[in-house]
Amino acid sequence: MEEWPEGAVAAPIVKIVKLSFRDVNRYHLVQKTDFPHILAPPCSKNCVRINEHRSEHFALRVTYPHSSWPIRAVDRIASWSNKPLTSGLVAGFCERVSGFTYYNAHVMADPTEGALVYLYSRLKTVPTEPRTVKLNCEFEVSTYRLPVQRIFLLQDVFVCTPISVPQKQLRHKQSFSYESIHKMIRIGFVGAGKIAQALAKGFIAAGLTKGEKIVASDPFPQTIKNFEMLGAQISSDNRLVVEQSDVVFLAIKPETVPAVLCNIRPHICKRHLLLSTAMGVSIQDIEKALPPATRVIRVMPNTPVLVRNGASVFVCGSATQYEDEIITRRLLEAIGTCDKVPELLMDTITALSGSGPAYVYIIIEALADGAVKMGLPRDLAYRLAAQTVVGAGSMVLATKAHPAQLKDDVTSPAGSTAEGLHFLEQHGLRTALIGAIEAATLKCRQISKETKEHISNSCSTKQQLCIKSQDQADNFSAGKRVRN
Ligand SMILES: NC(=O)C1=CN([C@@H]2O[C@H](COP(=O)(O)OP(=O)(O)OC[C@H]3O[C@@H](n4cnc5c(N)ncnc54)[C@H](O)[C@@H]3O)[C@@H](O)[C@H]2O)C=CC1
Ligand SMILES: O=C(O)[C@@H]1CCC=N1
Repeated sequence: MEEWPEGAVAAPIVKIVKLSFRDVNRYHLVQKTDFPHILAPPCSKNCVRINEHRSEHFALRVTYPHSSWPIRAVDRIASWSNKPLTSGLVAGFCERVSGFTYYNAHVMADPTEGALVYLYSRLKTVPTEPRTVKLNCEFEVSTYRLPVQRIFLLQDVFVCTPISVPQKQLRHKQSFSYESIHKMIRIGFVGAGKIAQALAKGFIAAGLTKGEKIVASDPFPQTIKNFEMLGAQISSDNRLVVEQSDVVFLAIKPETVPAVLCNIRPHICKRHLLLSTAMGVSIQDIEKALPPATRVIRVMPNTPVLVRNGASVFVCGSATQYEDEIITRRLLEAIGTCDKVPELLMDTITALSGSGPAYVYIIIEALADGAVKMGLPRDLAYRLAAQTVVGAGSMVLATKAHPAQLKDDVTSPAGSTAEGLHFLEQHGLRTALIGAIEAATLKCRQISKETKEHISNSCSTKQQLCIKSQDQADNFSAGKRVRN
């Protein structure tokens, strides 16, 4: 039997919040009560008892009067600051099995405490596999390392909680407020073009942020207007974005990167996490142009992040910590899939999933053109073609079958599909697609090489470049600023 740490004498104030599980990704708070059954510090014999009679999702609000033992009891895996954890939200699933109540519990610290995600650990060492610990004769607790892909889910508890509860019912209104999570991560975009807009709209749609909490910069008033329409704070001054955000997306073309990095460099500090979407620009090159130990992550999203169906990958920089990876996952998983990859794959990934939507749009358009040629109304043709691509992609992901097998399943002997396939093979569709990936990869590699040289040169003449860039930015600020 594992005990709470010795000296854990302070009784936590525990509140239970009952949750119902409405859909796959969202918890909604339906009821909140003071929970009279949780009575005593968990180190005592009257261990925490949850008097549940059926399986239920739940959240516990725990406030510890003393900060000393929670630090020992809670394994900190990520923190936004070094403040001690004195309160947290436990979210999990409570199950009643053969007379025992089991729950998987995780503690997330208050955003107001300055922390991001804490892993609940009643054990001194946290097992990676689920593990059940008997705390007393009636109650067992399973703890396990929070799978990264579920962090977003748990975060929803934070986000959803205050929405459905009358504010006056919340004793710790501030800690649970919808505002506080947004205060925690302020997202900025340097470059407000296509991918920045897709990401921002995806984050808003996912409930990760609100338009007003975003800040974006771009020298082109027409482009930045798209962010203004989201309610974001806009500017032509990249430095303002850096100053006002924690997570900064660098969403600019590779050739612009060296000058922009030079421009923002003096404003980058410890709190910043820089996520670069720039194709072909290596982490090493970005790091070289920024202050030592800047936390840089290179990401390659694609435009379907707009509809939360993106395919993104990321590479961690040399100064990033585990929490940076968690933040990145949390952001990107909210708007699609997200994989951590080795950097040497980035150019090919750029060619495949980064550029891929463009190839698929051509395929959809061409399929529809063919159908229109044969008499289908155009809107129906686009809809059917697009849904066919969505459906075929879903089949590959869901069945994990080889694409050739799935193709064979469609192709009836002496049927129409076989005729269509024969035509595609005669006209080299496969070769064309393979060639497209190769060509796009090679282009990325070429840009990568050019950017490396550019950054090397600009680093050696950093002083001059910075002055020039600063002057340009000042000119923008003075003459062309859209709004601050
Ligand atoms: N569009 C896409 O699907 C994807 C693009 N990317 C990468 O993201 C980056 C941006 O791509 P897009 O959004 O497509 O390009 P874009 O051309 O739409 O956006 C780039 C923006 O940067 C702005 N800009 C130029 N100079 C600037 C400066 N000094 N400071 C701040 N902003 C400046 C431009 O006005 C423009 O609005 C590129 O490196 C691209 O390779 C990565 C993944 C997907
Ligand atoms: O065409 C480009 O440069 C970027 C890279 C991935 C998608 N668009």
